[in-house]
Amino acid sequence: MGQQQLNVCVVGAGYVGLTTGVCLAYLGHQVTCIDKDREKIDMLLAGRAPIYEPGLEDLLRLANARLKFTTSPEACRHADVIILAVGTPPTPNGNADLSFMEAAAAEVAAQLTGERFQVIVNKSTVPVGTAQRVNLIITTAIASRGGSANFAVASNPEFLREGVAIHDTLYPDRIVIGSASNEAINMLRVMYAPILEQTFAAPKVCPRPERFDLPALVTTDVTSAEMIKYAANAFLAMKISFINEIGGLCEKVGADVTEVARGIGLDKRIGPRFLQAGLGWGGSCFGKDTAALIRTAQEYGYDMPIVSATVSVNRRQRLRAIDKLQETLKVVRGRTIGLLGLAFKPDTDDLRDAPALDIIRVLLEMGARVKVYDPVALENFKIQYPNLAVEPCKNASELSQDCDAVIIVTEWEEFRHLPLAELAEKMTGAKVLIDGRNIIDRQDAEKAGLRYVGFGR
Ligand SMILES: NC(=O)C1=CN([C@@H]2O[C@H](COP(=O)(O)OP(=O)(O)OC[C@H]3O[C@@H](n4cnc5c(N)ncnc54)[C@H](O)[C@@H]3O)[C@@H](O)[C@H]2O)C=CC1
Ligand SMILES: O=C(O)[C@H]1O[C@H](OP(=O)(O)OP(=O)(O)OC[C@H]2O[C@@H](n3ccc(=O)[nH]c3=O)[C@H](O)[C@@H]2O)[C@H](O)[C@@H](O)[C@@H]1O
Repeated sequence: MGQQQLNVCVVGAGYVGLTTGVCLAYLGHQVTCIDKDREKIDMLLAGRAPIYEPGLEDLLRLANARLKFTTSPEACRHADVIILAVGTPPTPNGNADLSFMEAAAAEVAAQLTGERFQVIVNKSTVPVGTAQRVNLIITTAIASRGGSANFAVASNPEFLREGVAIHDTLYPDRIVIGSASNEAINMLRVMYAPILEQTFAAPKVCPRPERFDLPALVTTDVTSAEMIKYAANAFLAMKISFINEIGGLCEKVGADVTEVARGIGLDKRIGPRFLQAGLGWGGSCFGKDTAALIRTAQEYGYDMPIVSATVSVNRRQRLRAIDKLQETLKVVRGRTIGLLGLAFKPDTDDLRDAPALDIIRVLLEMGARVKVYDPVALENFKIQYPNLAVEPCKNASELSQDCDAVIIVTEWEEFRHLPLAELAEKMTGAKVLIDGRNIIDRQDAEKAGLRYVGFGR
């Protein structure tokens, strides 16, 4: 490929670490993915991906010759670049829990020999100051064993979305690298060269988009890089909360929020993406990262009313599904309600902070009978939430049997093509279809005999 091949270790083989590792191997680097979870590593050694991410297993196969999987951090000893991609879950007060990050940094530090220059990259989403903290952990560990330090830390936040993670990794809008070390920045520039210059042959599982500009490389200081990640997620979450707030008013005045979103999104200053109104955002990051941003601001005695409102509008939005049930069914207790979709978004099996979970809990508290179906996340759901007394179904048709109302919670592609007449036939009472993602045509639903309720229209 004419590119310089680096030896890369990725610590943490989750949604981000595994995708990054597999893509970097596909691009020509020698990659070792390290995870402390034996089960994950065993699956990967057997050629299977421990998460549902379209295209990932195919790419795993394609890059197999340059990929290694292990539970031992020892491979870091010979790495040019060590990428930290461990989880940073929220603590109860909103702070990011950095214990995995700190433990990983210490494990890596134990492997650094000082014989070659090595770059330690923070890819996890971490509050400002974390790169410095990682630097301190490693420096202290090396000093305490009398070793010599020959490394630099860089912040390289990740912007991929689950479900399209490979696309976002191979064809990003930009790559952000924050570091005080030019040597580190140059090393990462080499690592990302195939992406920055798009010199690789696009894999069949993830073709290059027809219209695609070369990604921008943003090099900056570490603190700004750390802030860029939080600001990006807070802005995207705000965009969704904004359109949902507008949607609430659209319902009152008789406008259609999908038309409004189209009308404003064509203004290039606003842009059409992340303006889909509905049940609001979920997932492992928007909630966690807005909370961490507010928490950081609090530590400085600084108010962030826009970010706070983004969160509270989103909380209210999920419960709008319950309001709509009450408005249409009047009494919810004793009714049968079906949820189409459990994952926080389509094309993933991830249930972290999924709107479906809140809706299920409230419905059960209200005394409803709850049926659920998800094309991919059902198995995860059964394992992770064995105490939620819902009835799992095999498909939308089975789910609709005897339902007073069905709520579309996740915009899975197959829900865009629901057999509406069949659903109506099987449902009972008011036969309400609550379209939590605005993916069904009202007229089609009404023609099939359903009472259609959208969001913001
Ligand atoms: N999931 C997403 O779409 C995105 C996540 N992020 C950020 O990336 C980070 C990772 O997120 P995910 O990949 O979703 O997490 P994840 O929970 O899927 O994966 C983290 C992995 O790290 C492993 N791990 C923890 N400590 C370890 C250690 N000391 N040594 C080896 N392995 C260790 C865990 O076993 C787990 O497999 C988080 O900070 C998150 O905010 C950023 C962009 C996108
Ligand atoms: O830091 C992260 O973890 C990632 O968080 C989000 O990615 P992700 O959570 O995987 O998925 P999104 O596509 O952003 O969707 C998030 C939620 O917003 C909802 N959403 C999205 C778009 C929209 O217009 N309306 C809307 O309600 C989705 O249904 C989903 O629940 C960001 O988009 C990524 O850039 C970022 O890297």
